[in-house]
Amino acid sequence: MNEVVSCVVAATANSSFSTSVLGLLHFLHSRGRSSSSCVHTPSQLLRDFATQELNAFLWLSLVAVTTLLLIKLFQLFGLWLRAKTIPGPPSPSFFGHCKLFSRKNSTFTDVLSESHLLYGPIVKLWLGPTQLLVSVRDPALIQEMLIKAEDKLPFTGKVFQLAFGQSSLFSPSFEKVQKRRELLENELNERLFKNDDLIPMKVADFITDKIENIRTKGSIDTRLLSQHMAFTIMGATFFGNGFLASPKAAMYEELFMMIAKDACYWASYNLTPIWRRDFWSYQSLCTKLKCLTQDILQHCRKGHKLFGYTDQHVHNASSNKEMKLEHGAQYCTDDELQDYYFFLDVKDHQDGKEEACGNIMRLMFHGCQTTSALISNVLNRLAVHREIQDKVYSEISTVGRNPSKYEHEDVYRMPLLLATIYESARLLPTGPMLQRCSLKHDLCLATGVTIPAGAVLVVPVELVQKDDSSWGSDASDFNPYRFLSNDTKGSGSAEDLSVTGFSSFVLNDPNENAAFLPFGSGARACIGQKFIIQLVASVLASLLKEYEIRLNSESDNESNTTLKNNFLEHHPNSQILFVRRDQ
Ligand code: HEM
Repeated sequence: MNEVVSCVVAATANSSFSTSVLGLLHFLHSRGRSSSSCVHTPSQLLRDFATQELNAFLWLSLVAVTTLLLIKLFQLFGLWLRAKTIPGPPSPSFFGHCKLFSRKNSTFTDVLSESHLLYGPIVKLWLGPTQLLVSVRDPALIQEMLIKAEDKLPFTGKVFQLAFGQSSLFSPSFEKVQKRRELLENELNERLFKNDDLIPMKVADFITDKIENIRTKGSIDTRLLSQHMAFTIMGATFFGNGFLASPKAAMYEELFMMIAKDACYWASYNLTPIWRRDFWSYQSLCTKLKCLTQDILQHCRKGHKLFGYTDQHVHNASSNKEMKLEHGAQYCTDDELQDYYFFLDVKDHQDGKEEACGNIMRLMFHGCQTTSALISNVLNRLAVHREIQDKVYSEISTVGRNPSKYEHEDVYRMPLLLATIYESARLLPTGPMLQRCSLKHDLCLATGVTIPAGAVLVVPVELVQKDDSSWGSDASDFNPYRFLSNDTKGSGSAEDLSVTGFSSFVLNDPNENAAFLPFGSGARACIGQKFIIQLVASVLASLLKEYEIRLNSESDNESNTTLKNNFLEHHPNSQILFVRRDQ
């Protein structure tokens, strides 16, 4: 027997099964020695060996699972213990406060508002036995928390990933998004200060044409118009001015809106619902959208390369950065080509292309949703507050008579228009919550409160932005002047504006108030704030110069309630009329 053992050991020494074979041989060997008196058939020996191995495996698994469960249990106790120091209503059951959130006619914000009233600026609520939610309402604490908590909930990434694929932006982990954030921010800032960026003008012309076509038929639905305006702004931003003339733009918009409408619903499934037929239809729409995005990107790039080639042959490229073709289309040199690709550093790599596409689609999605909500909000406010609209108009026409050297700078001389946009965003933020979490570490706030790692942190933006203690007794009223202060150099009169071309008001930086959060704050704040405010203001200035916006008296200024990221949101939706000023 010993010879057989050494022989087989030598033969199997290099094989990947050597360990188990050795085990088997050791077993046979010991059996042979210990029970030389009993006769064992080889199959019996093998069966005994298999039983022993299985038992060992089962024991090991049991130990591993028990250890894992014990670790989880300790973590849970740790979470409960550390959460004890945070004030909040006592948990009514093992399942926490979930029932509160499913109360009829009460939104998430209502529940948080009640809890803050009773328990102070930091409140904890249990969303289940393992899910802790901490809401922060005090502006100073919010600022501290938003700087310290750099991660977002894994849920955020999922919503987008299912529809638009891989992207390095909007990932829950700050480490993963940091580099991309910086790149995008630089690109946007460069654009912002570029003197020859024609996007606002082109978009405004495009929108004016559209409005001219439909306004004669009657009133216009603000939600649809704003959606279209936002999509046009985003399309021109990411694909270039050529996008506006693209025959595929209309199809792209329709497909995009269809997917955007359902994205949150499908992402709300914990398990991808592959058993549902309509899920597959949704997935095929997403694939179509991805192909169309790549197609449009390709088309823009080809167009620019072609024009760049012509440029080299006809003119000196360095002296002719931008030209107009005979039929009015604009083309750019390679330098300017960069403007149309926010993710140029990855453009020639296959994965990079995928990622660039994912990033563009996600930014389009985010930008369209937020920008359309903001535009619709501002249009409604202007239609309702005609006296403010008149003052904004006189500001625009005065600046128009005395334009800046660079057109994009004109909006900075329209403080009332900018203040109107900020005030609209304050009263109706595009999302009711900001959310964060610290995935790895506990979060120690200056007040001594420690928020355990993994807890969901939320800021009820709507409550904070309408809080009397931060905004005064008229916190719920529409008052753009709260963002303005009187310019001491001017007399403050209306004539001052028309004579000097400068408003007697100065816009205060809205972000100086820690309770102003429509674009978030801290490490994960929106990087598109400055860029989009300038674009929206420029486009609105062009529209208001041509048209007076009136509320259609027959329309009932209905509020449109939508479910977004599991939160109910209210957006005003009304029918407005565009009346030409020269009529
Ligand atoms: C009216 C328009 C917009 C609004 C109201 C808005 C609002 C927001 C908000 C509230 C956040 C989350 C901030 C936080 O949690 O602290 C955010 C994130 C972000 N926004 Fe915007 N946004 C707008 C437009 C844009 C545009 C035009 C871009 C880019 C072109 C953009 C890029 C981003 C990015 C990349 C993030 C994610 C930051 C991160 O997770 O690290 N946003 N935005």
